[in-house]
Amino acid sequence: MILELDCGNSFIKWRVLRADGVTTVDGGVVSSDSDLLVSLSNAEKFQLKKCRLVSVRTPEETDSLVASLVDAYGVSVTRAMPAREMAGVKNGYQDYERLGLDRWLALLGGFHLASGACLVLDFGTAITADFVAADGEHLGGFICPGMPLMRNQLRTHTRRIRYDDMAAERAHESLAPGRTTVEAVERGCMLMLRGFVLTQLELAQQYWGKDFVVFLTGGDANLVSGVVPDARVVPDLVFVGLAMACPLS
Ligand SMILES: Nc1ncnc2c1ncn2[C@@H]1O[C@H](COP(=O)(O)OP(=O)(O)O)[C@@H](O)[C@H]1O
Ligand SMILES: CC(C)(COP(=O)(O)O)[C@@H](O)C(=O)NCCC(=O)O
Ligand SMILES: [K+]
Repeated sequence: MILELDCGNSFIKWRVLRADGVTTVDGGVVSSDSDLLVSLSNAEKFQLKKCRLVSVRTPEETDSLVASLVDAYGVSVTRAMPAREMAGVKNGYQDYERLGLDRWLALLGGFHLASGACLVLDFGTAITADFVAADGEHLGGFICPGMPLMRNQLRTHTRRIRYDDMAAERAHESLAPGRTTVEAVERGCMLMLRGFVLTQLELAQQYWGKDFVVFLTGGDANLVSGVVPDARVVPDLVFVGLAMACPLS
């Protein structure tokens, strides 16, 4: 079977596919290399042969994870690499190697699924937007802090903003002006997130009219799915691109 990994800044998303590369057998989200090894510890039953991965971590961190996987399972590991052009998509960065590999794979996957112009919005540690035109030209994108970063910056850099996760969850019952600190902060950050999304939609409409597909992916995609009812929520969009960038054998 095949192990697939998407190593983000906060979490490692993993899944195991049958050798056909189509059927998912198991998967999950873990916060460290050691938790991944624990999750895979019953992996004997998976009989892992191959692994493909994408990482936006440092080369040292990724090398260390790869070494543990080779050591534990003897898998052969293929890593997604930067490319100027792939599957009809042209990387839009001045320096193509600088575009985050998770963004690159998500937009490869998006363009493939849309068969046309698309806007890919990824809600992870950072929030990213990427624009791909119908001819496969990647126009570039935007990066801003994700929800956990926004709230943690306020909690860290102010003296009177302090609240716990339970209170934060309750604050999201509505988007009315907050009457407590937790409501004011949580709803304020949520409105920034929604405002960002709506601005991206406006820009895509300016470029392409109605002729484009919006993809939402990343751990916090559900926070905004209500603002873009026509969007396609594809939690495994990075894996769609990973399969394209790292085909089997
Ligand atoms: N099962 C889960 N485990 C961890 N985080 C989750 C899970 N489901 C949703 N999330 C949310 O996803 C966010 C992280 O998104 P993710 O796309 O994994 O980020 P990254 O790729 O930067 O590591 C977290 O801030 C959290 O709010
Ligand atoms: C923008 C990102 C931090 C997003 O990472 P994530 O939130 O998925 O962990 C990552 O794609 C990255 O490190 N990119 C390199 C910089 C760039 O894309 O311009
Ligand atoms: K990500």
